[in-house]
Amino acid sequence: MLRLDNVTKVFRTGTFGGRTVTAVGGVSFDVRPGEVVSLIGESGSGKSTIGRMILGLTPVTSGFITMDGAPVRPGKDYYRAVQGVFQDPFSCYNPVFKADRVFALVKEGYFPRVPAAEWERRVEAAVRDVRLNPGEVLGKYPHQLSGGQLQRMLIARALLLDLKLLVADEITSMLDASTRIDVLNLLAELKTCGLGVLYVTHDLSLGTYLAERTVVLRGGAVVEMGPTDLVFGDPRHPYTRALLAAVPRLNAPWEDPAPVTSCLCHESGPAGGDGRAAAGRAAAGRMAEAGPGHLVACARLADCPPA
Ligand SMILES: Nc1ncnc2c1ncn2[C@@H]1O[C@H](COP(=O)(O)OP(=O)(O)OP(=O)(O)O)[C@@H](O)[C@H]1O
Repeated sequence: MLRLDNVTKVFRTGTFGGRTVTAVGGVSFDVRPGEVVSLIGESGSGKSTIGRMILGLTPVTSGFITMDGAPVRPGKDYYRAVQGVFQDPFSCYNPVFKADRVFALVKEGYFPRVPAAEWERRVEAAVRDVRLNPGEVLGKYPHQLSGGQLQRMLIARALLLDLKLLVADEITSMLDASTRIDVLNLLAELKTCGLGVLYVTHDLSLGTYLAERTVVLRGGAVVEMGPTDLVFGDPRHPYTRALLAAVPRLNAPWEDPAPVTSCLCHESGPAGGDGRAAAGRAAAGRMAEAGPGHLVACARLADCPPA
């Protein structure tokens, strides 16, 4: 469904645009229907830039992003199928208007000919789909609703379209713990209806909660990706191990991550290769295959040959 192929984004910075920042470098992954893929990385790793490129809000410098085989073309047809929900729900509402205006704007833009009564029925159904009570949220101003209610209304707005992919960028980071779980469970429910979700987060525990597959980003490049249980059950890259070790655990002392002693990308790494590396590397470009669909970038050990 959604495919990123060697996608790179270079920003020009500095007073006269004389300097550049490579926010994303050569990233490839896909999101299939009915699947949640979590995109995990620390601040500045390029997660939001990837989300914005998928949403057509930031142009790609090189590489390709396709949705069902067609390149991203920002416009009504594309946004019927691909929508984004972001971290701060309050910033998506105009405080002067009632919050349900977001639904009226969808009608104006996409369904102008749908009769008012039918539209009201659709809105109420979408609001119920996100487990809100229409009587409690419709007709209210943003300040009269909680962050969780506003966030769910934005998801309901997306559901009014013929949505195939939702880019959810840190959508739970401003919510309290119980509301966060509610929103995550909602995403888990939506994927059973065939919706693909790219779940962007810096929080490993949230990513692992609902994602079938995980992509770990560092400095704009993918260091490890694959089925979530393999990436986090058997992490092969030092960075993934460090991220995992940094997750606080109740009553457990912090421990250094287990060291990585061999690099799958380089058969002649310190502890030698495991024989699968060459075939895996050939199959996956610059990454080596550690297991079925589990790809790992160069571990950058002291004696790794330059990538
Ligand atoms: N418009 C821009 N112009 C110049 N540099 C940018 C621009 N947008 C992002 N960057 C840079 O690109 C890099 C990646 O930024 P991005 O916002 O994608 O990271 P992120 O992983 O989403 O971080 P966070 O979790 O803090 O939101 C950063 O170094 C950032 O400073």
